[in-house]
This record gives sequence, C-alpha cells and structure tokens, in this order.
Amino acid sequence: MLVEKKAQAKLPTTYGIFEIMVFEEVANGKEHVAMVMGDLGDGEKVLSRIHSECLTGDVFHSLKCDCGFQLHTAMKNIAEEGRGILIYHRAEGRGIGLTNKIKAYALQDTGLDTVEANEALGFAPDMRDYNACAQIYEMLGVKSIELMTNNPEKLETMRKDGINIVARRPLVVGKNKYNEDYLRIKTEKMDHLFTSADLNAGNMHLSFENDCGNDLTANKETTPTEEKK
Ligand SMILES: Nc1nc2c(ncn2[C@@H]2O[C@H](COP(=O)(O)OP(=O)(O)OP(=O)(O)O)[C@@H](O)[C@H]2O)c(=O)[nH]1
Ligand SMILES: [Zn+2]
Repeated sequence: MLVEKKAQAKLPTTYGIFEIMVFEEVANGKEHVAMVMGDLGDGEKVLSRIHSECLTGDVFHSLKCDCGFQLHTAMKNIAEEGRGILIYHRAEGRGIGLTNKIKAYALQDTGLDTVEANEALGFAPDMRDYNACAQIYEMLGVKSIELMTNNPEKLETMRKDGINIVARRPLVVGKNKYNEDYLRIKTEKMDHLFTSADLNAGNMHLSFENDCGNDLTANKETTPTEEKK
C-alpha cells in the first residue's frame, strides 16, 4: 500500500463543485490531493491532469513558469466536461522540493537554464515518479485516462509506473515575457509537444489575464510594478 485515503469532502470552486480527497503517501507522509468531478462511471478515458505542485506558480501566480495557468485551465476543462480528476501531486520543483527549486531559480538569475540549474545542484532535470498517482487512480476505480500534458517524458514515466493513458490533451497556456526562455527550453531540451504558434495562441489566459493593465507579452526588462510608475 503506497497511499492511504485520509479524508474527503465537497469543495465548491469557481469552476464548480469537486470532491476533494486527501491521500497520504505512507513512505514520506506527503499529502496528495485528488479533485474529482462528476460520475466516473465505467472509469474509462477519464479526463485527467496530474499537476505537480508549484507553490510559486499555483499560489503566487509566478510568471516564471506556466504551472498556475495550466492548473486553472485543467480545472476549467474538467468542469466543462462535467467529469474528471485533477491529482495535485506533491512533487514540488519536479521532485527536488521548494528550497532546491528556489536555489535553482537563483542560479537561473545568473544565466543558467532550468535544466542546467538542476544539474548544477546535483539533480537530474526531472526527479518525479508517479507510483502514488497510479495507486490513487486504482483506488478511485479509474481504468484509463485522457491526460492533459505537453510532456512526452511524463507520459512515458507514468505508463511505466502503471497508469493507463489512452489519449493526450495539450495544455498550452500562460506564455508571457518572463517565461519565454523557460518554455523554449521545454521544447528544445525536454521535447515538450508544442510550437511557438501554440504558445502564442495560449498567451496569458482567462482569469489569469493580467489585470494590472500591463503588457506581459512584450519583451521588456521592466517588472509590472516598474511599468506602472
Ligand atoms: N527544478 C525546477 N522545477 C521547476 C522549475 N520551474 C518549474 N518547476 C517545477 O516543475 C513542475 C512542473 O513541471 P513542468 O516541467 O513545468 O511541466 P510538466 O509537469 O513536466 O509537463 P506538463 O504536464 O506539460 O505541465 C512543478 O513541480 C514546478 O514546481 C525550475 O526552474 N526548476
Ligand atoms: Zn511552476
């Protein structure tokens, strides 16, 4: 038993009402979350996102990555379908944890890219595994999923870890002037499946639209606060 279900309740969100379930990973005490909407029925081809924790993007709306945009778009897609699961996977920093991710950000401030910064700290570019998620799907009676992701390596690792992925839905959102290099490196070094045209179509998104009135797509070196002055 890798995970144990600890709690469940209704959770109304701006996208609709989910059931929130907490699953504790026995080996390390990590609390993974499943946000479930609708009747999963036969458990086949359930629209799903395994979202790796990104405190900076998900909570503080960081523009250095695309995580927050992807999280909210995934919830919206599930709500539109009326059926699906978002697993909030506590694998912050692609598995290296928050402190190391912020150390990697500091190295990125000196010119290293996201892959080089991980390597300089002695980590592989991606340290995640999805065994806990595989067991969560099993416990929820899910037999196969349509996964929202752009990352082919994630598909491969998830399949190796026992998740039956029968379709992929792209999730290309949130491009802005602060994450252009990060997204470029994703396609150049991590083989993510999107083009710059896809990115432009998914520029800043919906409720994440920049409501300070600043142009975050222009390639300027000023911060939004500086622009306001
Ligand atoms: N180590 C490290 N982790 C990062 C960095 N930027 C974002 N992350 C973490 O990366 C994880 C998300 O992975 P991504 O590479 O953005 O995307 P993905 O999950 O592999 O692929 P998608 O499903 O397409 O989103 C989150 O846990 C973030 O905290 C970074 O520069 N360094
Ligand atoms: Zn992020």
